[in-house]
Amino acid sequence: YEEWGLSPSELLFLKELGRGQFGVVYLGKWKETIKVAIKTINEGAMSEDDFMEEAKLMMKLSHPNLVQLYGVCTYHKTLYVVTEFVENGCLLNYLRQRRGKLGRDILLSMCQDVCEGMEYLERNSFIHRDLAARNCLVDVEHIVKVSDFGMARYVIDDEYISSSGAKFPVKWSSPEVFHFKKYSSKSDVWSFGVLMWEVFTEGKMPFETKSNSEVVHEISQGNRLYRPHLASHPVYKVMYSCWHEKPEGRPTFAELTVALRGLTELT
Ligand SMILES: Cn1cc(-c2ccnc(-n3ncc4cc(C(C)(C)C)cc(F)c4c3=O)c2CO)cc(Nc2ccncn2)c1=O
Repeated sequence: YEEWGLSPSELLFLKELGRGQFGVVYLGKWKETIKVAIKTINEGAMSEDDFMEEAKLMMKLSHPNLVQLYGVCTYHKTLYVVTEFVENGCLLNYLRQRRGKLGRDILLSMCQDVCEGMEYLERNSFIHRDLAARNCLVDVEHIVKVSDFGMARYVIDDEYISSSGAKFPVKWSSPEVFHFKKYSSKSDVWSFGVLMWEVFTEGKMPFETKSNSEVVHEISQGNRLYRPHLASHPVYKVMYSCWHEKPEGRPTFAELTVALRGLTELT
C-alpha cells in the first residue's frame, strides 16, 4: 500500500495509548517528527478489504473537529491505521476526571466542537454510526475532535453488530436504528443529543440503572433523558430536539450549529 504514502520504516512506536475495538493503539512518530496515533488491527477484527476501499475517501475528509486519517499501511500482514494524535484522550474519561472543574461555557464549547465536526460529515453525506463521548477525543485547550467516524461498518464482532449484543450502543441509538438499523445523519443527531447529555452530566452513563431492553421500552413509550443540573433550559431544549421519535422531526447538524451558537450569545 505504498500509494498511501506510508511505509512502515517511517513509523516509530513510542507507547501504548489504549485498546480500541480493533486492537492496541500506540502513540508514534511519522518521519521522526510528526506525532501520530497508530491503530494495530487484530486479525479477524475488521473487514479489512472493505475498509481499504473506503479509506481513500476517509483520507479526504478534513476538518478541525475530526480526527484526521493520515494513511494506512501493512507490515507482515498486520494492518496499521495512522491518524492524527490528540493529546488529552477520550472525552468521556476527560469529563469524569475533571468533574466540577469544567465551567458550563467549556461544556457548551465542547458540544459546539462536536456539532461542527458532525455538520461537516453531514455536508459530505458521511454517517458516523456510533457518535458518543467515548468516541470523541480532547485536544489542547478543550478542543474536541470526533473520532472513528464510519468505522462501525468494518467491525467484526457479533456483540457489537447485533442490536441485542452487549456492545451495541442502544442508549445512543434512535428508534429507527435499534429497530431497523436505519442509519442516517438524523440518527447521528439523536446520538449527538445523548452526547450533549453526557457532557452536561460530566460523563454519567445514560439511563444509568436501566438495561438496553428497558431503554428500548422507555424510549418507545416516549420517555427521554432528564435535564442535567448543569444544563440550562435553553441547552436542554436543544438536546431534547435531537430525540424526536421521527428523523424528519429532528434538526440537522447545520441547524444545531446555529442553535448552539445562539446559546453562547445568551451565556
Ligand atoms: C487518535 N487517538 C486515538 C486514541 C485511541 C486509543 C485507544 N482506543 C481508541 N479507540 N476508541 C474507540 C474506538 C471505537 C471504534 C468503533 C468502530 C466506533 C466502535 C473503533 C476504534 F478503532 C476505536 C479506537 O481505536 C482510540 C480512539 O481511536 C487515543 C488518542 N489519544 C490519547 C491521548 C492521551 N491518552 C490516551 N489517548 C488518540 O490521539
